[in-house]
Amino acid sequence: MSEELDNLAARLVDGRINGTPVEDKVDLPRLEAAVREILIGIGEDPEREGLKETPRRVARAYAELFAGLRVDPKQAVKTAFTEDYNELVLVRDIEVQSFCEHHLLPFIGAAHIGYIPNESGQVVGLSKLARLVEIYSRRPQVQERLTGQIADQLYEMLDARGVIVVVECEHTCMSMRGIRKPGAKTVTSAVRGLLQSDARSRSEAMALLKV
Ligand SMILES: Nc1nc2c(ncn2[C@@H]2O[C@H](COP(=O)(O)OP(=O)(O)OP(=O)(O)O)[C@@H](O)[C@H]2O)c(=O)[nH]1
Ligand SMILES: [Zn+2]
Repeated sequence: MSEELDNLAARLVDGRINGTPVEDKVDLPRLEAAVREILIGIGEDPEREGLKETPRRVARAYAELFAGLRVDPKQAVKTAFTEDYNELVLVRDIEVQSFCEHHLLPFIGAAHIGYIPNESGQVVGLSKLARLVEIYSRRPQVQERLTGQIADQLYEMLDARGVIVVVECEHTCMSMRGIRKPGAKTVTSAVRGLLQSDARSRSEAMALLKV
């Protein structure tokens, strides 16, 4: 089981969760029918050679891109352990690839995560922080909720003294369409516990995160 969990992030990327293809868990025929309708809706011919296989491909791509909906974050990060360490732990520049739930267009950037372990030094393998990002990103999202969900889950899971999560992303729904402002970065932060209540600890964490 732990070996399976060790490879969870990789499987999310290659379309498999816990040994089960992601496609098995979603309604592929329904997705395919919907993509066909979209093609007709934009004035395309879904029967033309280049588009024939597109509904099938897009359905599978969606199953993979939204695989986080079918993963329980508690399962993915349950291997916490104790260390004689009670100071800040920070991981910067964890890649974020998510989808805004308003337009289903990608927003892409980075997450920076920090936490202060509790008195018994409960810590988690560093890769688990990236897994949390992956699981919550691969869902229809808004950046604020993504940021808060990562923070809440980590805070609860580790019974941490404090948690800080900063996410900075470019939203393609703002760059490719609509207001069309490429380069604009949205920055969101969520702080919990000591990092919320104590301004000094928070500024120390912010300085180390360089955000
Ligand atoms: N707060 C927040 N807003 C987001 C996020 N992703 C997309 N949006 C915004 O969601 C809003 C949806 O606005 P609507 O007016 O309902 O939709 P719209 O007419 O397509 O909006 P425009 O993008 O302004 O053309 C837009 O302002 C988007 O920029 C996000 O993660 N957080
Ligand atoms: Zn959007």
